[in-house]
Amino acid sequence: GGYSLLEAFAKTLLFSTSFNAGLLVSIGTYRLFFHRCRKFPGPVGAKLSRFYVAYLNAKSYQFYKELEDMHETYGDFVRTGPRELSILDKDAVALIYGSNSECRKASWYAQGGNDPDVVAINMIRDAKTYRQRRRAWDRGLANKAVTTYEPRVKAKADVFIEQLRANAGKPMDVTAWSMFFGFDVMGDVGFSKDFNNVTSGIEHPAIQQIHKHMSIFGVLQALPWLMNILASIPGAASSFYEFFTFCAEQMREKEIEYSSEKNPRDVAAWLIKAVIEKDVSASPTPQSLADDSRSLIIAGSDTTANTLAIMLFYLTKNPSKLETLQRLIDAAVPGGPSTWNYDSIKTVTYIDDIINEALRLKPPVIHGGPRETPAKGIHVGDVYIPGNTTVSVPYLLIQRDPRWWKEAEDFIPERFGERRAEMGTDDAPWLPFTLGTHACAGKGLAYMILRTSLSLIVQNFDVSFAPGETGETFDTGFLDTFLLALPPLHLQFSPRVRA
Ligand code: HEM
Repeated sequence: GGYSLLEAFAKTLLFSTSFNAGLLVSIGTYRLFFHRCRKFPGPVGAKLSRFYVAYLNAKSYQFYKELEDMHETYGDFVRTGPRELSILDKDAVALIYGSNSECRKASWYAQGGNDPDVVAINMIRDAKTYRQRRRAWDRGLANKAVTTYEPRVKAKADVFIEQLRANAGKPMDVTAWSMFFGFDVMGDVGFSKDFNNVTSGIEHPAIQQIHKHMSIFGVLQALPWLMNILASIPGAASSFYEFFTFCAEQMREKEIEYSSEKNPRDVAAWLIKAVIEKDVSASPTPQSLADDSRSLIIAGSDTTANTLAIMLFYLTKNPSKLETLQRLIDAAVPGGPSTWNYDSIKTVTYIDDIINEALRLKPPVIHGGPRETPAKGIHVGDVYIPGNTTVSVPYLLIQRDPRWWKEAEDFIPERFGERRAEMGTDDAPWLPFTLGTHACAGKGLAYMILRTSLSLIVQNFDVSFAPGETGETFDTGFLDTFLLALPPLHLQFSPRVRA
């Protein structure tokens, strides 16, 4: 147009800025005043963009507290993004997560890509492909398979007990040690390998790395599209590289060893068996199999390890509950630690009550996975949620809601046992493993690991807070990285003196 270079640059800048400003104002105006979710209350920032939630995540890494404030201010239905709602209503639970739910996994699950042939089981959004792939997992985690894992979990717990005995009377960071134990168990049950964390007392470097960088995930999970872009830029996920490589190697080594394995000994072998036999449930590509190995390690270990630490925290804080548990275990196994056996331990239902109450107060998966409503929308009571809206229920908040949970903030395992009717437990929302089609594949294994480890620890030791430890930071300072990230907790273990 005959402009000088500088003039051309200035004009281009002016036009592009005007265009983009106009576009942003138009998008903002639409989201605030015309969007199908406009009637739902929420912070203006959240209505305009999900960057607002990413900012809240980054502020303290405790988004659950921000969300609690939002629900207090705006009510049970809060707009947490242009088309996202957080719903704190008991009726929403089955509608969103139940077996007959018409909602499907939201775009949040496409953060690593939307191709079911390259992602792990938990990220598959297509219902048919998901159901097929899930069958291989269900075989490896079925009751029959879990029974074969029992002696190996006991052996790992014994090593843990030896370490507690060697450090008796000294402060031990139970958050770290439970994590060592959790990873070692998944090394064995998952891959028949020794990850060697409990014996060495040191977290495996690959796992250390994933824990160090979980906070990045905590922030970015608000922006799945950005995660998706980053995942496809070489080097952008380098902080996770060591962990990814470690997991992929475990699976590759298993594949090499597999030919001699007639009856799968571990979960990975079950997954590989499906691949070798070209079963419909097989992980379709080496990439999806490597991703499955990550799910196996993280989903199986972080969750159980955290639950073990949480149970020990609540039992230390409530010594009368610890005494009850010890008394019941002593009665079930009168011969003492040398006669410990899982069949007797399973009869102590109080252990399950403790597990369930710990999972209620601090669910390892803090928020329900995001789901997308069907095109016709759904009704939660009288409230109409429009179609293609991303909805989720915050597990931590709904499981502590005093409208459904009596003495909601207190640790009362009996509400899952003898006080069940009185406390109204059956009508209260409790879904730490989520519900329906996408419910946790490893629930049975989780209970076995937790029953075994907790019963052995309290059968052998009395537990108390270490000097200077109050448990306060552990109780209120945990972080939200979708999975719960616990602060250190220093406890002391003293060998029990048996009469
Ligand atoms: C206390 C322990 C555990 C808790 C609270 C727990 C909780 C959950 C939750 C809430 C989900 C659904 C996540 C979502 O909505 O995206 C899930 C999925 C899953 N969990 Fe667990 N889990 C536990 C232990 C385990 C164990 C021991 C394993 C064994 C490998 C395991 C394997 C899985 C797998 C494979 C999935 C993905 C299932 C799918 O999408 O089909 N979990 N778990």
